[in-house]
Amino acid sequence: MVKVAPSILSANFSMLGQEIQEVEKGGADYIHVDVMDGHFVPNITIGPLVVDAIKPNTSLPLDVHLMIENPDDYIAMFAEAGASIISVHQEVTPHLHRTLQLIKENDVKAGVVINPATPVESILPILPDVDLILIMTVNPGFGGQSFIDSTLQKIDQVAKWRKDMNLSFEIEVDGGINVHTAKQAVDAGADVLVAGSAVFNQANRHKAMREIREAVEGE
Ligand SMILES: O=C(CO)[C@H](O)[C@H](O)COP(=O)(O)O
Ligand SMILES: [Fe+2]
Repeated sequence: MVKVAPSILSANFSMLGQEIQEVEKGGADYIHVDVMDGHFVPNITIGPLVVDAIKPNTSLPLDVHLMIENPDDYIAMFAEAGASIISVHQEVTPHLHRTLQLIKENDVKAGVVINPATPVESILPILPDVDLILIMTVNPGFGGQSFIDSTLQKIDQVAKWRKDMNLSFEIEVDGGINVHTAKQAVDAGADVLVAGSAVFNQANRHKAMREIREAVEGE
């Protein structure tokens, strides 16, 4: 079963609790939380305080995507605030094994993210150590961008490695996901679909999520 993870980046920040409850009622599997520091990416969003504030509003896992430099310095804070999964970017994490270990020591599932221009081979050595691989299908920093088609090959490659190595981590995709690109990503091997604008920019969020699920039905 493919999972849908609405990204609150496109939600109404003045009523985040209600926005999250609405997508939970509509069948969301994870709540995707985009943390941006204005250094690694050219945008600033939210920190542990907001994660802590939204935690009581949902029983769904909080899937925290850290787009920040020096992630090791903040992992304990996000874990304490209620993150269920913490994913760090390969591009800013020189000691990935150590960082993944740190995430797990905080009793949180550990993920690694790669940008569209990052070679997929760079994550091969750490595949046995992750709970999730997040393949960025846009350049991180903003919602509402267009899906980059060349990322499909990377999804396919990671899915092949997972099978060959008999591993069970999830393959998540993030950026530009809509009814068309969701199907392409799932066909390539994705099993968690992050969707921001395709859910929160629609008047009927339940219908938007249903349509994404229908597009990948039977996968
Ligand atoms: O990590 C992200 C951006 O860096 C977001 O999760 C992503 O862009 C979601 O937005 P959309 O579905 O509108 O592309
Ligand atoms: Fe994200």
